[in-house]
Amino acid sequence: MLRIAVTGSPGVGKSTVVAKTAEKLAEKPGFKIGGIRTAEIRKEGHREGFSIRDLATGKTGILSHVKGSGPRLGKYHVNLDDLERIGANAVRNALACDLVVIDEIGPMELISQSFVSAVEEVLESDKPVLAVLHHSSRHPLAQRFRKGFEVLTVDKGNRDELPEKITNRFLRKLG
Ligand SMILES: Nc1ncnc2c1ncn2[C@@H]1O[C@H](COP(=O)(O)OP(=O)(O)OP(=O)(O)O)[C@@H](O)[C@H]1O
Repeated sequence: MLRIAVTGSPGVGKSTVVAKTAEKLAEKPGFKIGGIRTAEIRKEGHREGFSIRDLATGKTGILSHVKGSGPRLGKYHVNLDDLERIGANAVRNALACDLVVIDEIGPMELISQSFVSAVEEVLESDKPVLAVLHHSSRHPLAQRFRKGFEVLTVDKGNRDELPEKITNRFLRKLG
């Protein structure tokens, strides 16, 4: 069972590697990708928060925002409603897909016990996983990712070639 986690410095291109890999794998007929993707919400050049998207359905919500009422992490309030309604659900439903993509396992996602349980279910399954691992997380779940996964560090020298390399690894494994 192939499980790959990409890590690396902030902004180096981890999400891009995962997104390009998922795009390439999605070209394979019948290949279903589930899981989540997070992205910045920017307004007038400033980051106001993060969105969260279900990769299988396209459903998108707000993971965190400077304006909000949920638990605070730095200047952002984590939106537990969308994290659970969209995020945890997407991860659970990904159990029916060929590949589970989790971008990313970071401190915001780890605030929700429901999200953590969904990820644990995936870890206990036999599903292939491609994840982005926040470089600094000391949460036990993040530790499990370091143990059970092949961890690849993205840098400027390898970020252009990694998507193809990772795609080929999954294709070889999944036939
Ligand atoms: N291979 C690449 N070549 C040129 N620019 C890139 C490449 N990969 C990513 N970038 C640019 O770098 C920026 C950060 O990319 P990305 O969001 O993938 O990084 P990240 O490591 O996931 O960031 P974070 O640490 O915030 O999660 C983006 O603006 C993206 O367009």
